[in-house]
Amino acid sequence: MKELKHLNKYFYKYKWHLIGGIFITIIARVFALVTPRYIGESTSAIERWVNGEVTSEAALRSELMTNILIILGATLLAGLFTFLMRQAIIVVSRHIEYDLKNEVFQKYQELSLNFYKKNRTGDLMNRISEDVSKVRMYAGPAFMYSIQTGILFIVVIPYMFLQAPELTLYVIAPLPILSFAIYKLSVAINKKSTIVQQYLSKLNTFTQESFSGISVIKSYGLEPQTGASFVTLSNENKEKNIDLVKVQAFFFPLMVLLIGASNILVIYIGGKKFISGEIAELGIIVEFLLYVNMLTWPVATVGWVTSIVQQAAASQKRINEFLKEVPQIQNPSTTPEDVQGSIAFKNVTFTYEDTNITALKNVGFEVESGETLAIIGKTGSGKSTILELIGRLYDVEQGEISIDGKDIKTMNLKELRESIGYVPQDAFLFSDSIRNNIKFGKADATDEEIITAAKNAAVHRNIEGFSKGYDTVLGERGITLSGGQKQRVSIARAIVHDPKILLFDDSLSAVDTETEEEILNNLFRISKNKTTIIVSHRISSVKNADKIIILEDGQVVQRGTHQQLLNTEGYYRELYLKQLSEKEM
Ligand SMILES: Nc1ncnc2c1ncn2[C@@H]1O[C@H](COP(=O)(O)OP(=O)(O)OP(=O)(O)O)[C@@H](O)[C@H]1O
Repeated sequence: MKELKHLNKYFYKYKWHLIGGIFITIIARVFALVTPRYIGESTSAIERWVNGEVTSEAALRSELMTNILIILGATLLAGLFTFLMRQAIIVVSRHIEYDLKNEVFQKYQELSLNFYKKNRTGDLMNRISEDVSKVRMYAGPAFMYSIQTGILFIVVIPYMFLQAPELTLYVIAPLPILSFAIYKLSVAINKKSTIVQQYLSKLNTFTQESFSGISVIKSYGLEPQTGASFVTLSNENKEKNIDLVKVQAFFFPLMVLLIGASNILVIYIGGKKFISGEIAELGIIVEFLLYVNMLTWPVATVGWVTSIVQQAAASQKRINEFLKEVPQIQNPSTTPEDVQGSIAFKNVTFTYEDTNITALKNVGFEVESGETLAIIGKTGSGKSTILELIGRLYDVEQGEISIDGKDIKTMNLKELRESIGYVPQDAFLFSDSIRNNIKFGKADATDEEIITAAKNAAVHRNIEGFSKGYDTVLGERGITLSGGQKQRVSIARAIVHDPKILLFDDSLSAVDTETEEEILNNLFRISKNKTTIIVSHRISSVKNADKIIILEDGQVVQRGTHQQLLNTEGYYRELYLKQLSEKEM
């Protein structure tokens, strides 16, 4: 339960709304109490008329009319205040839900890449949606019904005791049973709902994957197998839903049964007391019947609320686990950095925590500001790792990476990353327009800057070829770009950012050699005062670099310029000759 303390800061934030809500709830309950009282009195008035105690029909009519108007007025006011109560308390719970979602999302963004490795996307999504919704149930409905029930008990039960103490005891005796039964039932319902949710998310993941991989399914003719798997999953889902419905079906019958039992008790005990003269007026029995009905739902909600609170505590515990996570990569400074861009690796060794693969072993090199370094090597040799370490997506384990002679671990992280334009191996584009995808590199980029960047990335002509040009929407509901087009839009994004350091991770692999040449020439022109690191498998991409290093199994095995490396026996020369012969073929 202590997990829910996390929400206290939000309750404090919205304290005035909540205090107002409690106050309104009291008023709403007080008005709701008027109805049983006046119905009871009206019954007694009719009883007096029937017994001949009152003989004036006009007096009876006027009394009943007055009572009806009072009941009508009080009911309307009770309705109005109940509406305001919901407005106050439920609206606060929506604000808390919004704040909590933002808090969690903010945390997600702060956390380092290793956190995303350790946790599955589904889990991250669930905590920010499902779990936050369950916590909202505690901050909203559970809070509201608890106050409502509390107030009703404080006001109604003493009043009932005053009217007929013994009858009150008999009438409220079954209520704790009702509350306990509803609690047990709610726990069972929640358990079953969680299972239904799990099966539903399995089904959703399967469906989503089938849509994403539809081209593979179709080209391999896998429709029958996929269809059969779907039927199995959806069958399981149906079974779990039926299980849930069976338990849910008990809810209202149980309520009706217990309300009925309480009503019978009022009529039986009340009737006996009326006959024996302990209760003077029939109206009291009618009034009690109404109170019992009025109390039953709030009493049932005690059980319901208890199970909601338990669920919310479990959900908040899961949320807190993430909120307490400390980002592995810390920002040590907030002072502005004047990054010039010279980069040095000194004896850098790095092992990926999750796989325990040592991707870099004792790597050392230097690139001066404005220079171009090319990294070449077999797949899995550690090239991408070098680029990721420069932007501190991970921290080195041994050795040091410095920029302008300063250990990057001591630099302002935000400014370090802002000084880098990184084009990852898998160009990732958002489901948005091409313009906005490029603008992601610079939020306030003008159209002219965007077009220049696209021209330098040799993708402007392609974009103009689309009927909506730069407004063409990409992704699920938009068009799909070719691999090469994606890479070039991604390059344009890095260029428009105009950083001091440009990192290209095999970013030209999907473009033809002619376009590659065009882009490299443009890059050469615009990156005169920038440090550029190009990772590639192609000699054509790296031959003009100031320095080239060859990686093998995480180690630098050769280094030099294109000419120097050609004159040395080794991987570079072999690759050159191989690619040359392929070109000539
Ligand atoms: N995020 C990661 N988590 C765990 N291990 C990783 C991760 N990324 C890479 N590795 C491992 O580290 C080693 C180096 O990978 P890296 O991606 O740096 O190689 P690369 O030279 O860029 O390969 P490629 O040319 O195929 O892109 C590989 O053995 C790889 O399996």
